[in-house]
Amino acid sequence: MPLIAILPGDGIGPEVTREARRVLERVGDFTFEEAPVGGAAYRETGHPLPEATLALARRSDAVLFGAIGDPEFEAIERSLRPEAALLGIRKELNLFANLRPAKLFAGLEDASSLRPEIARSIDVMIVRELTGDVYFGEKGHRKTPEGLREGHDLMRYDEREVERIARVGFETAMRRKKRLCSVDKANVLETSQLWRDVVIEVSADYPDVTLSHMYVDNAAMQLVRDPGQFDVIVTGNLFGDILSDQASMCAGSIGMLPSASLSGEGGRGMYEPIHGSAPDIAGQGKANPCAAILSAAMLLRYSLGMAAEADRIEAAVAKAITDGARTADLGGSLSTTAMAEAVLAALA
Ligand SMILES: NC(=O)C1=CN([C@@H]2O[C@H](COP(=O)(O)OP(=O)(O)OC[C@H]3O[C@@H](n4cnc5c(N)ncnc54)[C@H](O)[C@@H]3O)[C@@H](O)[C@H]2O)C=CC1
Ligand SMILES: CC(C)CC(=O)C(=O)O
Ligand SMILES: [Mg+2]
Repeated sequence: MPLIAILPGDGIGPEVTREARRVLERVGDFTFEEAPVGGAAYRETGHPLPEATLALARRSDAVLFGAIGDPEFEAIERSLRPEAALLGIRKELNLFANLRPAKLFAGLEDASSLRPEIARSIDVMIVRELTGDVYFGEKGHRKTPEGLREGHDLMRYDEREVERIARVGFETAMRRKKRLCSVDKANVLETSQLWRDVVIEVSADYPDVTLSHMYVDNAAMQLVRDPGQFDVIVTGNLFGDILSDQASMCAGSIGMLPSASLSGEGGRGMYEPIHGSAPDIAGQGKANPCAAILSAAMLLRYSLGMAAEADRIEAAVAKAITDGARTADLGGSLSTTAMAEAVLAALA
């Protein structure tokens, strides 16, 4: 029986993974093991990513991750903060490819920040590099010669890192509408110039894919002007992080966007909503569980080869929404559990 590791984390993480687990239990037979991560793990063990949690992630068939982050730990040493656990697990498992689909579910036009006719056009897969860039470069604080405090974070990619994520971008485009837009800031950044050069080199292996390039500032604008122009976006860690949160509001809510983080080694993967621990609503039963439920569907599709069950879950979320189920972020009043129950009821 497949082993699914559940790492609930902090804030709304446990609230949404609980509901995603119920949906998984309905569609198949799995063994689940849970382990603490983030602030919850720090409280229990003194470290945000305990060895036992990492070991569970390694030996499981797939990981379902909630969210980490807790204002209580914002001032402690960075390597012990909840966020270090998430970056650490991505790096340790070599999960360099983060797939973030943003699509509007019919009925959510009113929840989108865009006009309905524009909102309806969004159907983009953001392929975000996840183990490099400025998040993992050398960082620190120092004093300038004039004695001023200075912070620095090194943005860097090597050509192998760019090539492998570019290939994921092209392969993803081959399975969709064969349009890939590489987003960078090559007019200013050397890191981006290398990115663009390597993406162009890799494109020679994918003559059927139409490749375009866009600067990230323009991409942010185009995402709200005409999101339908995008099929697949491939971009670095920082730009992908920001653009995917933005895309979520084109599609109705950050509570709707799932993700898959893949290593390309067998079926290994970690699945998580794109949102964080949402301290402002944590513990109130208000969180939308759909992003976590849809992440569970991606887990079935990408790690367990259960595409039919993944389709069933996605169809159930779509039906629950067309039947009118809405949490507060979507303009409704259902609790986290009631929303999940609407999805369970819609499961064929
Ligand atoms: N993957 C992860 O675990 C991530 C962790 N974080 C961490 O989470 C903490 C909070 O960060 P924020 O910037 O506030 O981002 P956030 O994504 O946690 O919340 C942003 C806003 O979206 C709302 N929201 C998020 N998920 C929702 C859901 N499922 N249903 C309804 N509303 C939802 C929140 O209530 C909040 O108003 C920080 O400690 C941050 O470092 C942030 C992003 C991702
Ligand atoms: C700790 C952050 C890098 C998490 C985040 O914002 C994300 O992965 O979307
Ligand atoms: Mg983010």
